[in-house]
Amino acid sequence: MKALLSFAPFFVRRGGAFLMALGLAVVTLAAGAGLLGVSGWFLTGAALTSAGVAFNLFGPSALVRGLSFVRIVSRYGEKLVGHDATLRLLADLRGWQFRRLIPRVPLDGRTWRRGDLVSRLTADIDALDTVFLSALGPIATALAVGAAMIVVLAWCLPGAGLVYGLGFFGAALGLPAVLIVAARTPGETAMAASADLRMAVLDGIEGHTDLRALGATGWAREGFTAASARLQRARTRQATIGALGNALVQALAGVTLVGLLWIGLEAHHAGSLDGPVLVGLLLASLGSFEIALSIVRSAGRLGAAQAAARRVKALSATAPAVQDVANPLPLPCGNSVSFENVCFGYDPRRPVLEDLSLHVASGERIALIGSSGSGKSTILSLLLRLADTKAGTVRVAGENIADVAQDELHRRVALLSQDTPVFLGTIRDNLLIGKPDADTPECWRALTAARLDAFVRGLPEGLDTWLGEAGRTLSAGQARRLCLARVLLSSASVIALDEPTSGLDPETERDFMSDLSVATGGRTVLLATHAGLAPGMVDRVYRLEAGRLALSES
Ligand SMILES: Nc1ncnc2c1ncn2[C@@H]1O[C@H](COP(=O)(O)OP(=O)(O)OP(=O)(O)O)[C@@H](O)[C@H]1O
Repeated sequence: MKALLSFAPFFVRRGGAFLMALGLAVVTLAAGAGLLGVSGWFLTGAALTSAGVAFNLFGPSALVRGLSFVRIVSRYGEKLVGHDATLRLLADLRGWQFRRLIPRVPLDGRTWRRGDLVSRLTADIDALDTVFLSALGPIATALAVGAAMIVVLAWCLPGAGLVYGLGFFGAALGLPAVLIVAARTPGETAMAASADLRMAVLDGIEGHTDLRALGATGWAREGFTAASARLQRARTRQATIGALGNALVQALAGVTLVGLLWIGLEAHHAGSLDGPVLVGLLLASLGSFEIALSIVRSAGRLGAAQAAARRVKALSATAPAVQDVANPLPLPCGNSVSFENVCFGYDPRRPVLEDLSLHVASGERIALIGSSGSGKSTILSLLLRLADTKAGTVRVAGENIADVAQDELHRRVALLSQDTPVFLGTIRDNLLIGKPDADTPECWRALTAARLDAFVRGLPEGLDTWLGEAGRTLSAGQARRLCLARVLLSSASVIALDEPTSGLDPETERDFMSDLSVATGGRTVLLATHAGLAPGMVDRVYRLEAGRLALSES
């Protein structure tokens, strides 16, 4: 419940719409109960008229029509306003979650998986719609209508208010409270199994080709089937709890009705209550139990909503890998880069960089070489402040990057990482991510520098060619060059390139390397590479070994 309560400010922000939906729900339920009551009173009165008792038919018949019209209109309004407010609430939550996520990226890869993140941003937030639509709204409606019914019954039929109150609130509040506790575990299992299922599907789709080539589709299918079976079992338990709750509400309604009938008949025999009024009161009481049914139906899903709230909260509560200082300093002019006695390791027991120092003057190009896993990419990530050093300082233009706002640092330093993605959109869309106001000639210049211009010119729609999801219509090398063009287009004056030529054929790789100085146009460049470097391509080459850099001859 605590996790759900933490989202209360979002409900308060949409409070006006929720209150209106609540008011309309109360009117709908009151009109429904009133309709049944008046109909019972009317039909009984009409039957007694034919038995010779005087009864005014016109008033009740007009009331029946009026109430049924009110019920239709208020139900429509309630659904419209309630769903609209809920959808807006979910959109607010999603936007908030996304904004909280950005500074937390990259998340610790061992704890968070992509499918799980997608589940938390979609299915988990969707599950919170139950909270108002099926729980808070109906419970508040039940409180209002139940209290009104108790007053009416107590006034017309002493003793009946207590019987009705016990039966109605037992069905609308007591029973759901028990069901919520019973449904907690299956709700949690359902949310977790649904996230596992999503991960299994995403893994299966992404690795489809390799799984088929390795003959491992059976392994993927087993994972999917196991998650699916777990989800089905949890859903069945949720449905069973819901069905049991339904049956218990009907039983409580029946028992309450018998109690009211008992008290009512005694009053009727004593001559203190008319027959038509008694029937009307009985049917109105029965009609009010409709809301208890809808509360009980949602009680099974409230366990899932609680689990979803906890999952959403856990993601947003993760500590960001790095945080801006309270009063960031401006980044001075200049493009020099320095690492001063830097120590870093992802795991405290396994240092990657040890007392590493490096100075690159403004406009210099240096290359970092070293065996796979030696820490070249790590140096570039520290330059972008994707993680903080354990000791030592990284400076850009002489300023400690830990004292500078990350946004400002990222405008000055651009990175082409090993897994830079191609985004859904056109070639132009992908380029403009690097520089949103770039014009067409600038886009072409960046493509030329990345040696992708000839390919794009050959496409019928040129820069406006649609690339599909993750650039599926491009070869790996073309996708890499497009990402490179995006970085070259950016106005960053320090560029970190991590294996920029991976995916390129040897000839294109040689051409790219020899064009590096032109392509990067006098900017400061840190290049991590395994590719061969011709003399003069970079100002210096450093070899990374055992966490330290040494000037290399090659
Ligand atoms: N996110 C991470 N979490 C934990 N360990 C990591 C993470 N990223 C890298 N490492 C570890 O840090 C070490 C350095 O990795 P890094 O990617 O910097 O090496 P690299 O020299 O760039 O390798 P390559 O040439 O293969 O790209 C490796 O031992 C790697 O296993």
